[in-house]
Amino acid sequence: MIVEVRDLTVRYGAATALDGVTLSVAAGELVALIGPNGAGKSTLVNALCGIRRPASGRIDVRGRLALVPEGRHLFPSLSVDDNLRLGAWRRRERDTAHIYALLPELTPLRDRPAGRLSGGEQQMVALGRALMSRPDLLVIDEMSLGLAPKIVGSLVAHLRQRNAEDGLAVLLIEQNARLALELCTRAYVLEAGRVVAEGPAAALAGSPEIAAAYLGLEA
Ligand SMILES: Nc1ncnc2c1ncn2[C@@H]1O[C@H](COP(=O)(O)OP(=O)(O)OP(=O)(O)O)[C@@H](O)[C@H]1O
Repeated sequence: MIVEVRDLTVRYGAATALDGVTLSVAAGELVALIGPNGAGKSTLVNALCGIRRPASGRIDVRGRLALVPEGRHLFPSLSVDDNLRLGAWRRRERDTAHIYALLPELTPLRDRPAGRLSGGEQQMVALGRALMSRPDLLVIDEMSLGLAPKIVGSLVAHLRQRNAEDGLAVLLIEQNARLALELCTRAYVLEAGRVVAEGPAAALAGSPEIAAAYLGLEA
């Protein structure tokens, strides 16, 4: 396992945001985490990244984890190339050439300020920045939010390719359950801080309750 979360409880004061959550991601696995607003998805991301301390439970991370955060958080006045470099400042990696090889769409944009790019282009930069640290696992928070289907399609194609060629594992946190269940092989459904369903993505997509709640289909 790259990430193993066991019985994780996170509180904000008296409010319990995560209540005994257990989940894992194995090497090379594509795992989705879906759930409505307020379910605790961002809290889980923050706990995984060490930003939020658990009240109880365990988080074991074996391997390198990189985050593609919700809202992208690029430096708007810095160039694409400088934003990429910030993805590996800890490793002092200066060479961005491998990212342009992986994401050729970024090549013509390399000297442009990130703030001048479209939302889709910015998301591609955020993906490239995360790949700079040569992670074993990408945690991707709300990648598709507000983006056109075409750009979401190319982001997904890149993730599939990295998974197939490099064994990159992904934990995809998505409001767009249809997208998440299509890309991933396994999924967890989080509601009100608890895992209420888990299993193969195809089985969850085929469940009438999940389809009704998350895919907009009749139960
Ligand atoms: N800083 C905070 N202080 C108090 N309560 C918080 C804080 N952040 C989140 N919460 C509460 O914790 C619960 C989980 O919130 P969280 O943001 O993790 O959910 P989410 O699934 O990521 O939702 P969204 O999709 O809207 O971001 C919610 O009830 C929320 O109101």
